[in-house]
Amino acid sequence: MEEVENKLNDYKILREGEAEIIMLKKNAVFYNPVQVHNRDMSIAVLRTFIAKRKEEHKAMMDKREKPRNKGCHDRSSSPNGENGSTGQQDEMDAVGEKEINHVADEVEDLHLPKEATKIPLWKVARELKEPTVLEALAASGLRSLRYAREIDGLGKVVALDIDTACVEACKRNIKFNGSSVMSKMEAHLTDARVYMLTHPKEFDVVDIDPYGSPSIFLDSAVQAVADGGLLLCTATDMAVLCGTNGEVCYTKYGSYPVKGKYCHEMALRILLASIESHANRYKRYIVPVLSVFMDFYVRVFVRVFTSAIEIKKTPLKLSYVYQCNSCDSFHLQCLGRTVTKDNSVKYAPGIGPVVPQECSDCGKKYNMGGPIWSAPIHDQDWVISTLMDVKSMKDRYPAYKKITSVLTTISEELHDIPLFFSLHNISSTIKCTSPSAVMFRSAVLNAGYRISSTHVNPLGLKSDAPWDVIWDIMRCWVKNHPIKEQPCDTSGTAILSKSPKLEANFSRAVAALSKAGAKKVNRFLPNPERHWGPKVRAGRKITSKHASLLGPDVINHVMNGAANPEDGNVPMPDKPTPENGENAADHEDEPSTKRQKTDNDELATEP
Ligand SMILES: C[S@@+](CC[C@H](N)C(=O)[O-])C[C@H]1O[C@@H](n2cnc3c(N)ncnc32)[C@H](O)[C@@H]1O
Ligand SMILES: [Zn+2]
Repeated sequence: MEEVENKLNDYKILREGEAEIIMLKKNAVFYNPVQVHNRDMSIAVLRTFIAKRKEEHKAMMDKREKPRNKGCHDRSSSPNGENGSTGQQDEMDAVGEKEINHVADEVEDLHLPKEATKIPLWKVARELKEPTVLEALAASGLRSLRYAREIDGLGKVVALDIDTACVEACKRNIKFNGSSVMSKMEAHLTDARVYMLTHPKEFDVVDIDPYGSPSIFLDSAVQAVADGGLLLCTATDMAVLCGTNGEVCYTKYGSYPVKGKYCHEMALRILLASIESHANRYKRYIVPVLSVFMDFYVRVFVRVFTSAIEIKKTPLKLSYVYQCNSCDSFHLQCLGRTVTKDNSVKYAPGIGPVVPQECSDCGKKYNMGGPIWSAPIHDQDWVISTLMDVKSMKDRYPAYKKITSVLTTISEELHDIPLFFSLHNISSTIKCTSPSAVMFRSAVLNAGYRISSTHVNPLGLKSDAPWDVIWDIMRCWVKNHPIKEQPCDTSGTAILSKSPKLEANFSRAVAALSKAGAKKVNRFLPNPERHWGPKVRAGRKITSKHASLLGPDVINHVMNGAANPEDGNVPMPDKPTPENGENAADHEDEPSTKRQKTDNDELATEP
């Protein structure tokens, strides 16, 4: 009896959302509580996916029924009635009607996202099956359990892990969550890559949430997603994606990062470019619906389609980045271009370089990065639908505040502008007091350009204004807010040595106050908990070896037995930066009085 009790003492029950898991108190199976943001966001997007999929299917079916309604023949008399037909029978029916030859014409006038129309009508089964989910790297299964319990209209959920303890825990957790979960969820001990390769196009949803980099799973993951399905992918190797190890990033993702304030957005775009590259190998391509940088990781939600024609357009969605190594200016060069000849469209390599050898603003050299995904990283319709849906069921999201703040900020981003700059950084470059965000935004708007915030950084600004306009605005600002004389070899001095061609107008433009500022809504919340961040692998003993990953403070903390003794997971130390805690809206109206960057300061932020 005592033995049983001792055994029970080894376990604890954890609840997140509507799911419960039994955890061994020692660090046997991975669990990171702050990833509730990640799981909540995923649930929100999956709910949107289910709704959109239904809408798309209905529109396709309406379209397919149309010719018949016009009097071809009465389909309802078919022995395979509306509910009884199989996808295969549907295909044969439809092919018989020669619809296959007219797919392109037929779908043209459907009010559907362009991509959904790429699926031939004859391939669309009349009965829409509930979407199936594959969580390839499931650990305790918590994420899958939440999907199975909380998302209505979901089909089978398959959870995989390569680790025996994880799969045992997952199976235990399935039982623990009762019959509704047991009837739709299963767990398998396997290498996810092998499983995905042997189940091509079989899952409507594939979720990849690895330790660190997802790079080794991408090739098999893009093949396991059904046409029009959704791939959800996390990467927590931010140091790699943000440029600490450029060469490692290239080997994992096929792109070079550059150090810039925008590095976390660049991380998203490198990951998207890499997924697209894997997809292209199988005549497939991606359409991002939401891409987020949250807490300490990036997470992308992309749909996967197949089309030999569409994949030729991939180079139009990719760009190299030229980042000046001294000032803030950066430029994008698209990999491809469209050539139209005799009514036919072809795709050719881009013409470059788009920049001279020396930065046209300060005269220094450029670093080159990419290729990155430079097409939109979100679908505004999905973002708004997801946000509205989340707001309509507040109680069902433990991380409601976090995910609504992120989605709201994303909904306000300029979706067609890759990357961003920081007002504080450009002020630092020329060693001036920063204009207030409202004043600067007004000057950009008054000059005839667009400007928005970004969810990635509370101080970031996205704009279609070219760099000479941005610098002209700052030159005009400095005229009225003179600075101390600077050494003649700095990039700031070079920029200010030119006269502005534009007379900046700082008078307040109506649209200048960001919506966050106007509504006084928090867009950037403080860190989720005191010691937060990625956790080390389950089962690993924390030793001084981990100092470079976790920092010496944390190691000392653990060695003294103080860190998170319950589950053995060790958190990252807090980095109190404006990026992770400060609400930019609070400061929009105030010119900065902070000391600006010195010559020795780096342009880049730490990942
Ligand atoms: C970060 S954890 C997953 C966390 C989980 N998705 C969640 O939300 O709680 C990564 C998991 O991937 C598993 N894993 C690593 N390589 C794998 C592979 N090749 N196939 C299947 N699972 C693998 C590990 O055992 C680990 O449990
Ligand atoms: Zn420059």
